[in-house]
Amino acid sequence: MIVTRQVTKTFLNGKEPFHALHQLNIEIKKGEFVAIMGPSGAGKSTLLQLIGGLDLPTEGEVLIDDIAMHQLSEKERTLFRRRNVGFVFQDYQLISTLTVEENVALPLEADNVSRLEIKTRVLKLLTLMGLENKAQELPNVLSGGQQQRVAIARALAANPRFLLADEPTGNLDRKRGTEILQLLTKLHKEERHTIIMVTHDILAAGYADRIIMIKDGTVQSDTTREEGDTDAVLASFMAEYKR
Ligand SMILES: Nc1ncnc2c1ncn2[C@@H]1O[C@H](COP(=O)(O)OP(=O)(O)OP(=O)(O)O)[C@@H](O)[C@H]1O
Repeated sequence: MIVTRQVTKTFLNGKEPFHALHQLNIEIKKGEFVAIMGPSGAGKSTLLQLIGGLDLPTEGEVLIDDIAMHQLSEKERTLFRRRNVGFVFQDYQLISTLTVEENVALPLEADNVSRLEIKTRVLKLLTLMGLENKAQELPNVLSGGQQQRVAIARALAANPRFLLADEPTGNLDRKRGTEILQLLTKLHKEERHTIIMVTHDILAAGYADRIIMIKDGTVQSDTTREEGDTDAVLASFMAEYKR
């Protein structure tokens, strides 16, 4: 379970303190597929960075399975992140000089995993992504959607506790974006992965089971599919932030 307790993140803009997040409380259980939405500058990416242990709150705490991120040393936090958090970004962030297989293997290289184990795990993930025949290619010969699937495979390589995705479909056209969302849904439903996705896209958010709206650094609404009407939340988001 991921818990943020009264989390505030303050940046200094010049001399003025600015709260990107302000006393924000959320709880995300294992196995959930959550979309985080909100207007530009609402604090979504900042929240994802705190949840993923990339940064620490100025006040309050982030707990992951009862482990308080601020109580870990920098080194422990790096190790925790590597073993427990899978990150997916809008621009894939693959290493262009490494093959698809080598990119996916990266998170396993630093740990003491045998060559054979790495090879087996990478092939399993590439097969899950429908990319088993692309293992020896360099990323730039793949389509954007395929590159994002490599990035997802890499994010899952170390078998993390959860997957954090920041605008994973932001660079893709509708068709390829939909393929990625269907893949995330499959990972959630069949492989029971916990997924937290930041998105501006109401169609993307519609794939999640729960939608958390953030505005001015706090939670504006938090709706799950079972107990509330996520469609109404998306409709009001569209009405308010139509661009
Ligand atoms: N390192 C930083 N230094 C100063 N201000 C920052 C820093 N990081 C973020 N901010 C500010 O905090 C606010 C929230 O930023 P954040 O990137 O979390 O928003 P967001 O909701 O993800 O926006 P977008 O949808 O545009 O990506 C913004 O006003 C941003 O300018």
